[in-house]
Amino acid sequence: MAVRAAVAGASGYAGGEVLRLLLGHPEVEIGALTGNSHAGRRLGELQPHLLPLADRVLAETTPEALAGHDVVFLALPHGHSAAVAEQLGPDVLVVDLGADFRLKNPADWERFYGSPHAGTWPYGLPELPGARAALEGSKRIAVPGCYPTAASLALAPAYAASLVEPEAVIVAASGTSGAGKSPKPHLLGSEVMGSMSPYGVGGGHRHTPEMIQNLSAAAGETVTVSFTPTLAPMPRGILATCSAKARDGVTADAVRAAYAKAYADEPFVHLLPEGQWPATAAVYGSNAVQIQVAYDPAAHRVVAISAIDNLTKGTAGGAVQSMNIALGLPEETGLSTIGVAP
Ligand SMILES: NC(=O)C1=CN([C@@H]2O[C@H](COP(=O)(O)OP(=O)(O)OC[C@H]3O[C@@H](n4cnc5c(N)ncnc54)[C@H](OP(=O)(O)O)[C@@H]3O)[C@@H](O)[C@H]2O)C=CC1
Ligand SMILES: CC(=O)N[C@@H](CCC(=O)OP(=O)(O)O)C(=O)O
Repeated sequence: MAVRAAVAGASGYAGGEVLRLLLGHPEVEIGALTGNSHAGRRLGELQPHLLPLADRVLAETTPEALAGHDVVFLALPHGHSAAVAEQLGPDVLVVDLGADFRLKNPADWERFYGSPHAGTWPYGLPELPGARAALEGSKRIAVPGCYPTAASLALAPAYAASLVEPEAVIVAASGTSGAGKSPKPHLLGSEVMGSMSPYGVGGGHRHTPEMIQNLSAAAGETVTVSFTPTLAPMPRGILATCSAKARDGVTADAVRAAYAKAYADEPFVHLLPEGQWPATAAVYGSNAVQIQVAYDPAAHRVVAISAIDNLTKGTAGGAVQSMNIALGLPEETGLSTIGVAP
């Protein structure tokens, strides 16, 4: 019998990407689609690329509209998921694409999001140590942020193998869809085209505590993170350049071996052959993660670079992958590692 899935926030970028993937998922039947300011509108007006759903009309995001589904994806702004989730009942699989249930430490949540902490759910980044087991059979999933997905997958093997000191420097460029679909002055085409610019510099970005949480868990000790996000003139993609000081005695061969071992059996994470570097264009629209790692002997640092599509592996693809695990379906169902080129 088909898995019946609803998507709240179907008019947004993340909800739209969930729907694009679910349309190709053989086990899923798409049920209710809800919105907020666009409730009552045809999906075809808002997401013209989702042709098979063009005549579906968005409902208001209410418990009644979302009732009667096996899975509910919440692609809502931060702070809106808890109130919806608590109306859905313990037997429904709720997959939250927002940040509300990602962090374990309530103080981190309050500092970066400025509201009371709603709780912590199993974390939807299956490639991290222990994460897959926590997702199996779970009825609640917190999908990671897009930058933490890219940065954590780039550096976790180095920490898990004790190759680097507990201080990481992460500089990541993101496409503009990461900021969502609602209009923002700094995202006007004339501001973004032909320019790159940093934001959230100096520890201010809300993804910093999520990266610290993931890398500290991999390291078994607290890792400090200096994170600088930058906005790149492209619609999708994240390129994360991550480095950490190597521990004494670390060699290039040891670094390569640790990454090869960590990702040998992962269907979506590809450690590239030596000399080949990750590129956002290669993972466009796919759930793949490209990773390359190098040891810089002069600076005595390990440098790991990852590329993802922020909307696919960074959001909706990670959500569908985690849903598959929670439901006991083959993890790759409905997900592609094939990019779009050029
Ligand atoms: N974009 C990305 O790369 C990533 C996004 N995410 C997360 O996914 C979630 C959605 O982000 P994104 O799609 O980018 O944002 P968008 O702004 O593109 O979409 C937001 C969606 O939420 C709906 N919405 C807005 N306000 C409310 C409300 N008060 N109650 C119910 N629904 C509401 C909107 O409906 P309407 O349009 O009808 O008003 C729209 O469908 C966020 O939590 C975001 O952090 C996570 C990782 C990456
Ligand atoms: C380019 C851009 O603006 N990106 C977003 C991150 C998107 C993401 O992962 O979001 P959530 O944590 O909101 O789910 C930002 O920096 O706020």
